[in-house]
Amino acid sequence: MTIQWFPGHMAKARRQVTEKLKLIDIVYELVDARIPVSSRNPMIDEIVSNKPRIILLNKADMADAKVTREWLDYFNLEGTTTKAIAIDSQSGKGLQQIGSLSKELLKGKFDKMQSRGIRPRAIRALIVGIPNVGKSTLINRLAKKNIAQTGDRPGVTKAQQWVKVGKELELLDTPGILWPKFEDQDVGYRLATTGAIKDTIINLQDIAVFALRFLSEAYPERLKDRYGLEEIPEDIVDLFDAIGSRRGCKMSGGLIDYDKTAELVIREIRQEKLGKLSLERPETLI
Ligand SMILES: Nc1nc2c(ncn2[C@@H]2O[C@H](COP(=O)(O)OP(=O)(O)OP(=O)(O)O)[C@@H](O)[C@H]2O)c(=O)[nH]1
Repeated sequence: MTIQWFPGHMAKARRQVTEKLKLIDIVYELVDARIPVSSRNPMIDEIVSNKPRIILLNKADMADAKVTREWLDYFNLEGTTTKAIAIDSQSGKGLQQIGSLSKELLKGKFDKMQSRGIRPRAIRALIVGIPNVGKSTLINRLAKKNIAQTGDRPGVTKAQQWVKVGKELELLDTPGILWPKFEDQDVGYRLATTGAIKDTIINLQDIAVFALRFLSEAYPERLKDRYGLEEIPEDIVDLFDAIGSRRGCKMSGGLIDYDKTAELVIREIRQEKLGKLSLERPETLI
């Protein structure tokens, strides 16, 4: 499997985000709660190092709640201006924490501005994240009916539009797109399993092999329950055979259709038929 990481992509994304950083007080880094590390841009720490940041573990409704709590502990280290919260942008769950946490992180800066006689203004934020992580859903959810363009900022050559969220928060309406980096094969597979990258990029059978091996280790009972298996065969081909045969994924002549089996498994994972899954946990990083 070769997935090319194009340096040109990275350089462009980096330039665009760096440009926008000048306009804002805080960064909301959106990641997928099921794969909080694989869905991050590995250079993000360096790119936004000088801004307070909230890591938003989005799609938490699809992740394993216990593992999400582990991630929150992992990211929420004392004494830093990077914090994390779990949200579900589709339903709006958890979003109310964003404003209050932003205020907390920016209290020092805004107090200072006030003491210098600068009029209080709304907090300005930029949402960054890899494609498909939920940036538009979050902006729409936060803006509700309050979508309003507040006009250009002086000194900014290119018109930047702002989306109002209540009186105290403004979002830059063009989120920063930071591509994931998947030189590491497993990162690519995790992104593919959750549907974050197009199915045409990695062979579906390869994704299913990865996903089934992962499930066998991390969620064996769910795998057994879903496909009516007494035991999980060690050999991956035997596992495909068992699932394919149970679910009627066969070619004419009765042989197991591995493409169909792979497609079924991946679809069912994405549809949460195997429950809420987290594909990586903090301890596996160490
Ligand atoms: N279950 C669930 N689905 C979500 C959530 N947030 C977003 N989605 C879904 O994820 C998909 C991608 O969301 P978008 O908002 O289009 O993602 P984006 O980051 O703007 O994507 P690009 O425009 O490709 O950069 C959509 O199908 C959303 O409905 C969430 O919190 N939970």
